[in-house]
Amino acid sequence: MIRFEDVSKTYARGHQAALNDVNVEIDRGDFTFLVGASGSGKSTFLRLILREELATQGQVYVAGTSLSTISQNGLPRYRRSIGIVFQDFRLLPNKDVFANVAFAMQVIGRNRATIRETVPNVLEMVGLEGKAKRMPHELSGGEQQRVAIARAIVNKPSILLADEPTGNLDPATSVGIMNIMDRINQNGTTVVMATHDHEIVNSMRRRVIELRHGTVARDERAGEYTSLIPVVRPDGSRELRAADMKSTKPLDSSGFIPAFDSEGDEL
Ligand SMILES: Nc1ncnc2c1ncn2[C@@H]1O[C@H](COP(=O)(O)OP(=O)(O)OP(=O)(O)O)[C@@H](O)[C@H]1O
Repeated sequence: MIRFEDVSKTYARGHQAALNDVNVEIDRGDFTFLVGASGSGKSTFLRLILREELATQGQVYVAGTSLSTISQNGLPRYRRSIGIVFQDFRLLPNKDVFANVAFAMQVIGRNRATIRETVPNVLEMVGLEGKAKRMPHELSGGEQQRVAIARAIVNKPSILLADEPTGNLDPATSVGIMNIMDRINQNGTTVVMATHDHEIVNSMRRRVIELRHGTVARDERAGEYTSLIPVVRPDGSRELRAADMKSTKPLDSSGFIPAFDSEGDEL
């Protein structure tokens, strides 16, 4: 569904690459978390999929099409196949909930009857039934994010991108948002979500791609926020420990021996 082939992205000549030789394939229907320190390239990864930016080197393919071949005229049509949700919601402040969602349908020319029928269904799906007439400032952060999600999916995109969608929300509200994202994914939408939220990544156990300085440092099915590496206990048995243990001395005070060599390969 989404394929990065030898992709590098440098924003300005002489600057360090934001992405550096990334090769990744995301299948249709996958739910993928993008994790990594601030500045590691997560938003850049999403912007390339949205074709807000072009790769400096390599190719990004979405549904078999190289994004570098899409003309300016073809861009709006391409972007219709993608929904996007941001940390800061980005609702239209002077429009009510219904109008915020309806707007996404109006701009692609859907007729009023279809809009009147579709918007209430999508609002119900995100748990906002009865709130159609509220203005954004009359909603909680979690409710505003639900509106943003409704707007992102109302045109049935095949891909949903989310850049820190729970970044402004408390843990309980975040769980509600993730339940919605999960349901959207179960209905067949491919989801790629950049996040710093340990708890969500660890509780959902989906694919985790970790970026470090613009390169893919880890790519795990059913992964955790922090990578786990094998260590050998003093009795010879093995267990998995968080990656910050990688700096563990050959025999540290806890008596654990790292089960990898100096190159980081498992022994
Ligand atoms: N428009 C831009 N112009 C120049 N450099 C940029 C631009 N956008 C991002 N960068 C640089 O590219 C690198 C990757 O940034 P990016 O926003 O992709 O990281 P991120 O992992 O999403 O970070 P965060 O978690 O803080 O959102 C950083 O060094 C950043 O300074």
